[in-house]
Amino acid sequence: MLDLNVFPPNFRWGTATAAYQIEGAAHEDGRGISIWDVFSYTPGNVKKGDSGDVACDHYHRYAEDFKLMKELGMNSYRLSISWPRILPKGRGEINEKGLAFYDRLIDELLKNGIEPYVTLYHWDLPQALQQLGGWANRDTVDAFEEYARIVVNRLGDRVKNWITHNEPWCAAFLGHGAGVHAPGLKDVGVSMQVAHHLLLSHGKAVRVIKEHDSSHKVGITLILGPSHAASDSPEDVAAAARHDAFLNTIYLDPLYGKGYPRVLFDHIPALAPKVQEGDLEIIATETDFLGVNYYQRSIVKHSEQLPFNFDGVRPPGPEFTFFDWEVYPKGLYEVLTRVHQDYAPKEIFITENGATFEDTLTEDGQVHDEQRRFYIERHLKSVQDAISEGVPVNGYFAWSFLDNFEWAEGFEKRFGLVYVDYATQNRHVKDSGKWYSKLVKEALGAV
Ligand SMILES: N=[N+]=NCCCCNC(=O)[C@@H]1[C@H]2[C@H](O)[C@@H](O)[C@H](O)[C@@H](CO)[C@@H]12
Repeated sequence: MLDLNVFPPNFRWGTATAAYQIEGAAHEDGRGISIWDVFSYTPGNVKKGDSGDVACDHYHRYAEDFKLMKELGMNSYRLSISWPRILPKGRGEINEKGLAFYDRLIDELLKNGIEPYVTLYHWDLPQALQQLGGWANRDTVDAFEEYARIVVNRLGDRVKNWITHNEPWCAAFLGHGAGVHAPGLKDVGVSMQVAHHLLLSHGKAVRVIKEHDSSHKVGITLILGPSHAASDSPEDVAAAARHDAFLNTIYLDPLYGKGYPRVLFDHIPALAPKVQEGDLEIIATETDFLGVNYYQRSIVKHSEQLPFNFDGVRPPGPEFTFFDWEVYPKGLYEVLTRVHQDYAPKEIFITENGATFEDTLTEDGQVHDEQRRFYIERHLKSVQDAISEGVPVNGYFAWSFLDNFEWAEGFEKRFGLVYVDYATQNRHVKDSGKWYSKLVKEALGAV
């Protein structure tokens, strides 16, 4: 199925994680409280009352984790920095122990010959900033710019690849519209203003990074997926167009200088974000790559449901993950060709792709996860097909290296190529991880 010669010789093969999901040590070495600590500690928000207090204990086990990563043959790794570890109050006093931790982390990665791709924000806003309004408060844009400058100045001699934000759609809508992620607000209008502030802070951070060293590569990671109309009725087609704007072009359009999609905001004018003079120009600051996270497509029909007048329709499957997400590899091809055609990023990285299935650790420490292996193989085939058509995809980061804290699902949902036995913190490479390792070694050996 896969022809590794199609992938460019300098292709980045790796995995992705996020600080709050794997580090643990939530109250160690001066780390401040994040909105996800508060959200997790609030009863009812996270399954089984789980939190990131310990997670994979990566804060203490990163050396063994990177040794394993090297043994598996990967040449890249996407991680995120915990803002509250660096600035416990979000701004002002810097926590040297937090910076020292990431010094050690990056040094250990480089010692193992693994290229770091660093995400500045993967949802763990310092709670002190939330108490001042969080991302709904435009001041947080300046706080993020200050945070970015501190991190880039400290790590920028060793980190050359930066991702400003992870999935602003989740941070904005799941966190402020649906209320199912931190900080747990349910106000669609606020979520749209948050989306604007996240994008604005992205543009500011791009400029900080380029001022530090113009040779550094910087981009943003978006969750993207096709929005298919449930029927060819004009109502359903229009609903799917609104959903495409709601999930995809609300971010893609302003990032690539097209402003906000009218198909959405003509429908909900009262919910449009307040945009100040110059904001759109900052948001559209040139970047070096687009990070694409892909998991599934959406099927959309017209609905009387406000404010968007669209609703989801259960996809036909027949395959679904443990999250009940349809397995639809073709959607990644559709996303990549559409992004290439409509926005033409210089480079694209698949910064997340993976699946959760019910994993069982056998007596002899094995996890036979053929479903996950087959999922990844088919999605890599979609990447291969896009590359064959000239789409400049230069890396694939499987989500995730380790099983980890899966937000509101807690530890029940496992995405790792490596199984984590949380009772012992022992790591066990799953069959999918062994397969991916063999593939990566062949691809890199094939260089
Ligand atoms: N319509 N619609 N679709 C979007 C629905 C959101 C899908 N979830 C994600 O993208 C999150 C992303 C996150 O970066 C990571 O931190 C999470 O662990 C993974 C797995 O959940 C994925």
